[in-house]
Amino acid sequence: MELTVSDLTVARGGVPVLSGVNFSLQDGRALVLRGPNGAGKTTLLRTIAGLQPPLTGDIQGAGERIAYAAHADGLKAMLTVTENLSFWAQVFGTNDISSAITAFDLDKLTDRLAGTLSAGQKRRLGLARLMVTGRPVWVLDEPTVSLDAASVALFADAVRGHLKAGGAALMATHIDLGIPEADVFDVTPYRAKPGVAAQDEAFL
Ligand SMILES: Nc1ncnc2c1ncn2[C@@H]1O[C@H](COP(=O)(O)OP(=O)(O)OP(=O)(O)O)[C@@H](O)[C@H]1O
Repeated sequence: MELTVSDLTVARGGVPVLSGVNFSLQDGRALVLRGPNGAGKTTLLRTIAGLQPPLTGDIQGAGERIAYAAHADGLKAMLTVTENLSFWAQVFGTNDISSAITAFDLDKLTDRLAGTLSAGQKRRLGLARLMVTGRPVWVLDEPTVSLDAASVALFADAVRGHLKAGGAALMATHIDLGIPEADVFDVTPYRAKPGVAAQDEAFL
């Protein structure tokens, strides 16, 4: 199965941000979204993840197949690393958290409260959560922010393992993810032209 986006228009605050977006992402492949700040990458990812409806167009192969990791890591500060991952394993009906702990080098931090982790450690835990979901399509917004070089390499390995296992990854980033085999989709040409309504708003 592949993720297919057809003639999609996505909006923030009711104003179209990107329109006419078409692409597909095959199982086993990674696709990197590029474009300047404010271009609409986050809005596109949130729409594909089902957190907001598209204005127009169609998304196939998303829904329950998607695990989404946003800017905010979505961790429970008062639970330990192990408890956070066990919580997500329960939510998604999976039971292996040990490979995620090892993949993101969290072995020495398992008993620490998530709230006490450093920014990069929190990010590693947020990414480890993806492995625990067991979902095939990872949708990632700036996944390597706060990560040092060693952790970026761990992330790239985790994505490669996921692709090898038949998964897919859709990622927005400004920085190199260490995954040169990923395809690139630049959203810049799809920036929506402001319509009459939007222009009126702008002049208020
Ligand atoms: N509530 C809102 N109402 C109107 N416009 C908004 C609202 N929230 C965000 N925007 C605008 O929507 C546009 C798209 O934002 P989005 O976060 O999708 O961009 P991005 O490509 O992810 O940017 P970055 O690279 O900076 O993360 C931006 O111009 C932003 O200012």
